[in-house]
Formats: sequence, C-alpha cells, structure tokens
Amino acid sequence: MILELDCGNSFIKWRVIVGTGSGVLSGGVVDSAEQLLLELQLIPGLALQHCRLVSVRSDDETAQLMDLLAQRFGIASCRARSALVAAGVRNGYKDYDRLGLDRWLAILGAYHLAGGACLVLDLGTAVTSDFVAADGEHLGGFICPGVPLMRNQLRTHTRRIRYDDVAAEQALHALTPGRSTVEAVERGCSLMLRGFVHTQLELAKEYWGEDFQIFLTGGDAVLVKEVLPSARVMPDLIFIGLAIACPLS
Ligand SMILES: Nc1ncnc2c1ncn2[C@@H]1O[C@H](COP(=O)(O)OP(=O)(O)OP(=O)(O)O)[C@@H](O)[C@H]1O
Ligand SMILES: CC(C)(CO)[C@@H](O)C(=O)NCCC(=O)O
Ligand SMILES: [K+]
Repeated sequence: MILELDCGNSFIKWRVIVGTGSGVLSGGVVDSAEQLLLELQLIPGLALQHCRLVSVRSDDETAQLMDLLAQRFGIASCRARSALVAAGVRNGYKDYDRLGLDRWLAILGAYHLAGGACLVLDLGTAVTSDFVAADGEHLGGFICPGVPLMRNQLRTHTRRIRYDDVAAEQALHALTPGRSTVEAVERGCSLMLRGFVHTQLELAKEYWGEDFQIFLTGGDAVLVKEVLPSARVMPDLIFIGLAIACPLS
C-alpha cells in the first residue's frame, strides 16, 4: 500500500492506493498532520509500504510531516522535486525551481494524459493556470486568489460583509444579481472565477486553435464546470503527476 499526499496551503489531500496500480483503498481531505494520522488509523488492515508526497508548504513543515510518518509507520517518503525537464515536459519558468510543485505535477499529469497541448486549471486556495504546448514546452501560467481568499479579503477589510457558510452555499443556485450580501459576494466571486477561466480559454485558442485539451482540478472546479463543458474534471490530477515524478518499483 502506498500513501499519497498533496499538501496544499490550506488542506492536505490524501489517499492510499494498493500496489502501484490505481486501486484506491481510501482517501480524504484534512487540515493538519494530526488529523491525517487520526484518519489513517481508522483504515482497517492498513499496511503502508511507501509514501510519496508533494508539498507547497515550507521545508520545515514538510520535513516534520515526513518525520511523523516515518515514526508512526516506519516508512520513508519520496518527495516530489522541481525539475527542468520531466516526462516530456520542459518547465517554462526562468527559475524552474520557483514553479509551484503542485502546478508542475498537474502539468506532468495533464501532458501524460493529453499527449498534446493542454491548458491546466487548478482552483484551490489560489487559482492557477498553466499552458503546455504540443511538444511539451511549458509556456508559463497565471496565479490569482481563489474564492476562499477573495471572500476572506472582503470579510476582513469591510465591516458589513458577514454571513455564514450555509448561506454561502445556498447563494449559488443562481448567478443573477445578488439581492442580499451573501448572494452579491458569492455570485460576484464566482463570476470573477468564470471570467478568469474564460480568458484562459481564449488565450489557449489563440495559441492552438481547437487543438488542445483542458484539465480542471482543485476544490472549486465545480464552480466553473459549466463554462468549460469540454474540460476533463480530474480531482486526482496531482496524484497522477505525483506517480510520474515519484515512481516506486
Ligand atoms: N473535510 C474537508 N475539509 C476541507 N475541505 C474539504 C473537505 N472535504 C472536501 N473538501 C474539499 O476539498 C477542497 C480542498 O481542495 P483545494 O484544491 O481547494 O485545496 P487547498 O489546499 O485549499 O488549495 P491549494 O492546494 O491551492 O493550497 C475544498 O475546497 C473542499 O471543497
Ligand atoms: C500558487 C500556489 C500557491 C498554488 O497552490 C503554489 O503553486 C505555489 O506556492 N507556487 C509558487 C509560486 C509559483 O508557482 O510561481
Ligand atoms: K492545489
């Protein structure tokens, strides 16, 4: 059994797969290493042999997590690293090791699946887009705040924008102009996200005409699914890239 971890800025996404195949035994989303250990304890018959992980957190925090896993399960973790070239893709950053590793793995996963040009969108705490040409050349991408950050900035820097999570969810059944604060903010942020995604799509068309695939991942992928009917929505895209970056025999 292999433990796979995607340590994002807000959450740790985890799953346990059986062998090197794609059989997923269990998985989830947690907000701390402690919570991860608690959830793993609940899996009957858990027998971890390996761990591979990607982290956009600090080296200290990531090393702590790897130590914790070594102590608890006696396993070493393979951590995905930056590379200039991997699996037919050339990193497009001027300083290749500055490109977020979650982006890099999503790119590797997408190019592997597409075998051609692709637009990769990851909608998490931050929203990112990346462009990979048919020959595997990564052209770069864009980073902007995701919905959780936009919403929190509004809450933090205003006095009268206040509402709860339940109201927030209900506000998104339509995208007509809001008639309450919660509707106005939630729909506004959702439209900003859609506008961003739409712009990425137009840019990809300028580069490649109709000859490219779109990959959509991250917790807020559902918010833009409708505007990208041809997108492949792949919650596990980073894990696909992780298996490419950290192969285990
Ligand atoms: N128990 C849970 N706690 C938190 N999020 C959950 C939970 N279950 C499912 N989720 C979903 O998982 C998503 C987290 O994935 P997301 O891609 O946003 O990760 P992130 O760590 O916030 O972002 P990033 O990887 O960019 O730092 C949330 O948006 C939420 O929709
Ligand atoms: C942009 C995020 C936060 C998205 O998770 C991550 O990929 C990251 O920390 N990247 C480093 C900066 C960059 O990619 O240019
Ligand atoms: K992410």
